[in-house]
Amino acid sequence: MKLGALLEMSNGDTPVSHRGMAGLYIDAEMAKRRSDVIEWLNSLFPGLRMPVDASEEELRARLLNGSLLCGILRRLSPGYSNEMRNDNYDSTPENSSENITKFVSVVENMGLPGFNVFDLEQGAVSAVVYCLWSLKDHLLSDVCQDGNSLVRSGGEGRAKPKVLQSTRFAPLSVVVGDGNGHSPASIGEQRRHSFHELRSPHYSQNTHISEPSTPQSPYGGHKFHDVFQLKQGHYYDIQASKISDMMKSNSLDNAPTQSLLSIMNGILDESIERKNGDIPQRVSSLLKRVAQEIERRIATQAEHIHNQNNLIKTREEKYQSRIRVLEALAMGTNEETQIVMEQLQLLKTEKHKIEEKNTHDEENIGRLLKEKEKNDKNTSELAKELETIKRAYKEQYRHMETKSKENQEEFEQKLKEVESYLEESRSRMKELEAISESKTQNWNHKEHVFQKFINLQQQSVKELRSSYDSIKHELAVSQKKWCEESIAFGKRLKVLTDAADNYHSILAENRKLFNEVQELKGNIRVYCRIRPFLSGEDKKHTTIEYIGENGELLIANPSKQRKDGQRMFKFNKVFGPASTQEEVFLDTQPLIRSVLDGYNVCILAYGQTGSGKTYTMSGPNGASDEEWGVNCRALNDLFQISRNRRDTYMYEVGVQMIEIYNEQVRDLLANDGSQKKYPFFPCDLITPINNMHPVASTNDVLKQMQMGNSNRAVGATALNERSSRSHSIMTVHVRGVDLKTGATLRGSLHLVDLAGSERVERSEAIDSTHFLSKLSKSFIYFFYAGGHAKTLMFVQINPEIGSYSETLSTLKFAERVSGVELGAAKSQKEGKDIRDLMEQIATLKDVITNKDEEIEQLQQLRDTSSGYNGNSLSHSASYTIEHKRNFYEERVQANKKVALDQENYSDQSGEHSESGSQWSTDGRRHLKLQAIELTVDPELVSLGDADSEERLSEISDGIISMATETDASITSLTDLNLHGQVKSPEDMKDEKV
Ligand SMILES: Nc1ncnc2c1ncn2[C@@H]1O[C@H](COP(=O)(O)OP(=O)(O)OP(=O)(O)O)[C@@H](O)[C@H]1O
Repeated sequence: MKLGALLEMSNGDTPVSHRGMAGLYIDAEMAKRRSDVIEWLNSLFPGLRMPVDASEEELRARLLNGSLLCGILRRLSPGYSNEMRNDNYDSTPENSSENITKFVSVVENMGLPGFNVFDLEQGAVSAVVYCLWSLKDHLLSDVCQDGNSLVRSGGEGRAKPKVLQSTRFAPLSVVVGDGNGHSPASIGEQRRHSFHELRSPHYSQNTHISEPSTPQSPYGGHKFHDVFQLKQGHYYDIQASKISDMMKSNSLDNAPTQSLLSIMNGILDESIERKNGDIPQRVSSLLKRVAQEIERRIATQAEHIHNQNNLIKTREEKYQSRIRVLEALAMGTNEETQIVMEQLQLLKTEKHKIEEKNTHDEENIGRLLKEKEKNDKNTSELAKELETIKRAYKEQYRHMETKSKENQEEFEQKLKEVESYLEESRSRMKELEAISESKTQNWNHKEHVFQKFINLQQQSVKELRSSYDSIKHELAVSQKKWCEESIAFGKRLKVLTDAADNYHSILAENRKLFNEVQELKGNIRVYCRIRPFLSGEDKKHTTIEYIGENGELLIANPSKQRKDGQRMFKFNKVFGPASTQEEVFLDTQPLIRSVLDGYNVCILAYGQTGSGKTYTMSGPNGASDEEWGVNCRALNDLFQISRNRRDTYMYEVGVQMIEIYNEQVRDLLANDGSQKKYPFFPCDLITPINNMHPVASTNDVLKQMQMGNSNRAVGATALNERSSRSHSIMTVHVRGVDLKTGATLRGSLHLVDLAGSERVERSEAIDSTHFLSKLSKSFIYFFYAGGHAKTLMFVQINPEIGSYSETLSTLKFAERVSGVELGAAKSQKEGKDIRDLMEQIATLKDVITNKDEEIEQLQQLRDTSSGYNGNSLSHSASYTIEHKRNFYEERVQANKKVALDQENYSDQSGEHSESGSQWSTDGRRHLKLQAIELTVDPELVSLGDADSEERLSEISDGIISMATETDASITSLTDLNLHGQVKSPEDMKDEKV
């Protein structure tokens, strides 16, 4: 009892074995409790047969698998058996701990001390023993109390408190009946309620509260409230259903006890008041129910008080045992001291073990801490490393991601390209397939055609073979025939060759005949052309009265009577205003052929300003083919005929262009721009200018002409004045070589642009003699050339009345020039002779006047150029000089012959010389002119040879003697004229008009 008291003093709730000094007593107490527990277990499980004094370890061994504990729980609640894993005592280790845990949980739910599973497995068994002991004690005392309670509560079951409804405990199987006919189950139920009401901490708390504070159900509360609020005498009136509802609900359970008592009192009072003593069934049920509730509450209160008493008793016992322990300690017996010391020693040993264990644990802890630190360090390093790797991986990931994106884009781009390429390839493939298909078809078709063709060819070959044989035969026949024909052709060819040999002689004959025809037409031809009225001119009045088909022209003087004012002229031809350029050129065309046959041709136009000279010679500005003038047409013909004759003659063509102004000559095509002038002598067509420019076409000639005209303008000091008084001559020289005989022909075409006639007259031609001596000095040059050349003059007429006097004088002059008179041919010849003589007189007078001076000049020239080197002359100059030398040589020889036969001179047709010129019939006159030519030709003189000098003195003598003779002739002619034996042409014309 002392040990138990000690145990209770140390700790009434937890059986701890380490309690210092009181351990010894505790162990004793624990041993007692262990034996009590074993005894209780043996009673619960008869087959267990465990020794009562079994040690803690033996007990641990029996309880360790949890089967016994499981059995206890089944005893507590059969329903719980399903939750327990094993019902055998030999439970498996897998579920033993689970069963133990469940058991502890149930016990603790009962408000009893539990234990840890560790306690049962390795730790102190005393905790387990104490738990079982408490359970046993609790159950045994509960059985006793329940028995009492049940007896007090009567047979009917009570409504269980709500706080216990979730409890799963079942009544112990050892429970006995209550003796009032209640079934064990209902008793068990009641006991269970009772048990929990007494043991549950929740219940313990609730039981101190005798009355519920508030109704737990609004419905129940309401019902109860209604009943409670009833006034006396009304309980009998409450409907049965309402009472039934109220009783079914738990409103009575939650109602305050005072209220229940009030209801009960009210019912009883009402019953008393009614005095009949009969209480309605429903009210009595209510009354009964209220009474039961009150009874239950009283019983609960009683139990609570009983428990309180027990607690107080237990505490009292505790305190008693503590007092006893303290008394025992105070008494201090040796035996107990020794026991205590032993216990203490055991405790020390145990403490030492525990301390060792603690030290060992601490060492382990230190080691573990170090390991932990090390591990932490490793962990941090690893974390860092991991972080670094992570970062690197992230970087790499980003890089890979970027690269992947780029690759993706590139891939997509390439994919697109490939797709487009694929698409293109497909379309291309389709195209190619289509082409291939069409080509295949084409080839098939071609093959078919080719096959057909081969068949045809084979057929043809067969035919050709047969043809070949027949042709071969025909060829043999033809060859024979051809041989025969060749022989015949050879004979004919011989005839043709003979004919060709005669061709040249025929050509020469033809040329001679053609020339004779031209001569018959006259070597000086004068054509008159009347230009049409221009816009703005008075077309109603004209000076032209009549134009005959044979060259007759009748003009009228507007200021005189009809007959008096008229004058008739006769020319080779008169072209009216309507004549075209082509018509005008038609008569000129044959003369061009003469140029190529080796004759000199001179074409010139004469007339007042604005009369159409330029129009006739050159055509208007920007002329079309139809408007081309004589110049262009003549040149075109010249080159055309030369081309036509290329098989028989080879022609070379060159041009010269000179200006005659104020009796001086200037080269208009001088390349060096020199303004050198030479004295002018109207004698022959040979000019003192040696500058020859080769040309090959009309255009070349026109270009040269253009250049000459521009030089003419540039050289002018007073252009208008000069152009009105100067004449320009474009000479086209032609040299033709007969390809067969090698004979040479030389011809020339002079295209002359004369100054306006009226200006010359106004300035110089005051009287006719002076006019002839001055004006015709230039013209003589051209007209005299008529002796050697064929001269063609266009007399241009302006039909306006205002130009009558100009027209008249122009026509008069032209008439004189043409030598065509209306009278007899003889007189024409006489007139011509007189005119020739007068011309000669005029010319020679001038020549003689300047002779001495010129001879003097020539002498000087010869002296200064005696050392002159002829090799330095230009090619063209040497050509000209050589040409002239030959030319003059021939002429001198001819003149010598003429001189010997002076007295018997007659017209000599003369052989066609190399120069192509026809010699004049007047030997003396010719001689004089040759002398002049030699005198004025500085190049010839400059040669300075002895022959030239001899000839020069010879000719000079001749000139002087001829001049004397000419003077004598003039005198005699003048005398003749004065005596009326010979009339001048002027007088003859006037007489006729
Ligand atoms: N036969 C013609 N048909 C039509 N118009 C013409 C004819 N003859 C001359 N004319 C015109 O008359 C004008 C004068 O002619 P042109 O210039 O040829 O005269 P010209 O005698 O050369 O004058 P100048 O002496 O002043 O140079 C020009 O406008 C020219 O076109």
